Amino acid sequence: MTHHPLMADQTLFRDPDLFDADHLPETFHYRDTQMEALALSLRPALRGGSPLNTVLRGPPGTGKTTAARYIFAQVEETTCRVVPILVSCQAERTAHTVYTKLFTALIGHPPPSHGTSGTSLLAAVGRTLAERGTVLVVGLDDANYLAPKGVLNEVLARILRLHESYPGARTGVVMTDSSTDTDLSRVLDRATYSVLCPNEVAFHPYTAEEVRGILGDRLQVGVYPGVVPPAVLDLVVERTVACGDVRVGLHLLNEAVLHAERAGRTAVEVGDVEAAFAVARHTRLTAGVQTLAPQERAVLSVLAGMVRRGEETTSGRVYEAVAAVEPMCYTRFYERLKRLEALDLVTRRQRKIGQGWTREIVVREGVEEMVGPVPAGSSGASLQSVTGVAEDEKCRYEGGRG
Ligand SMILES: Nc1ncnc2c1ncn2[C@@H]1O[C@H](COP(=O)(O)OP(=O)(O)OP(=O)(O)O)[C@@H](O)[C@H]1O
Repeated sequence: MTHHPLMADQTLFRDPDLFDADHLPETFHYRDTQMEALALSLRPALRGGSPLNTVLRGPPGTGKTTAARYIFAQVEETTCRVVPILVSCQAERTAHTVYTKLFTALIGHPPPSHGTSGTSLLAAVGRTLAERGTVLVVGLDDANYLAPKGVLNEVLARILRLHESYPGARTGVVMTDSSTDTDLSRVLDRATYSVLCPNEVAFHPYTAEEVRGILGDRLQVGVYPGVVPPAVLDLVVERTVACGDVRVGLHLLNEAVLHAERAGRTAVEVGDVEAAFAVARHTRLTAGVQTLAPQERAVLSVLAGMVRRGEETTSGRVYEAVAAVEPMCYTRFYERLKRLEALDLVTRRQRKIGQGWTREIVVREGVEEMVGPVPAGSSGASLQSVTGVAEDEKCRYEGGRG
């Protein structure tokens, strides 16, 4: 391709939608083993039995959601006796909204907007399954988002025990979990865990060759030939592998092509990738920050401020600083912190102090710039006004068992 400046109405994209995060790719390579394991789990449902519950576990951007969407689409094509419903736990964060989603997808219309309890929503789901003789497979995408406050436990317990109140209602779950250290046997109570008894399917980060294959396939259909030269693709692959998330690579390509397009060039240069990388590497973190409730954001802002000032960030210290801005009991603070952790916006690191060890909270690189200063309206209340500190939870967090 010659390097003429682009006319104002020209574009380098054949199909820009291919770079959207929720685009279902035409081909899904490198995950045959995982797809076979998933198919094995769902096979009993195709014969009218209950599916085996399955957890797809691996770091972000390793194809877990895509695998679930592919297998669910195959099930839908194969039989109407099995109804797979995929629920985004980033979007549906309460048990009630999850049940509403199931009700709507199964029954075909939303429930009345007011006054329908979770119990009646599930009753309608259970009755419908029993009457139709269909098997429900609930996909809980990013299930780790429901772990705080016991929501995941409640949802799983009620879905998997539906047959007890509605004999003949068969259900199973496929969960995706990107927090590789979630121990379900601790997050769930013993009874729920024993009903779940999940098969685990591991999704490892893609190798450089696999990333190249995935991005290359997308480029072949998504942009015109020659727009992304091999040396530029090499750089994108290298950056993507370093982040471990294919989504970063797709975003990076999209931004780099747009950057070249805006500069009126017909091919992407290394400089376009460098400029785009500053944005693309934080794709996932930005999405996480956007889903925060104001109170969760406030905790993150306080924490980021402490990091900026080089202050000690053990959970006790952070709690004091947060409570000085917005009085809250430790339990509430702890829940918010767990949610920031579930979103991978913060992590905990062990540090030696004197003879002992302490755990400090670390803000992920790049998150600091995404949150502003502590919100206005600070009450300035002192710690003394805070009541209800749950010492046991504080110890759990400090001790790293939370
Ligand atoms: N094998 C693959 N072939 C083509 N595209 C892929 C493949 N694996 C992942 N992708 C693409 O990468 C992006 C991220 O994939 P996906 O959402 O499935 O990851 P995930 O493991 O579920 O991530 P998260 O844990 O963050 O939800 C999607 O846009 C998807 O299309």
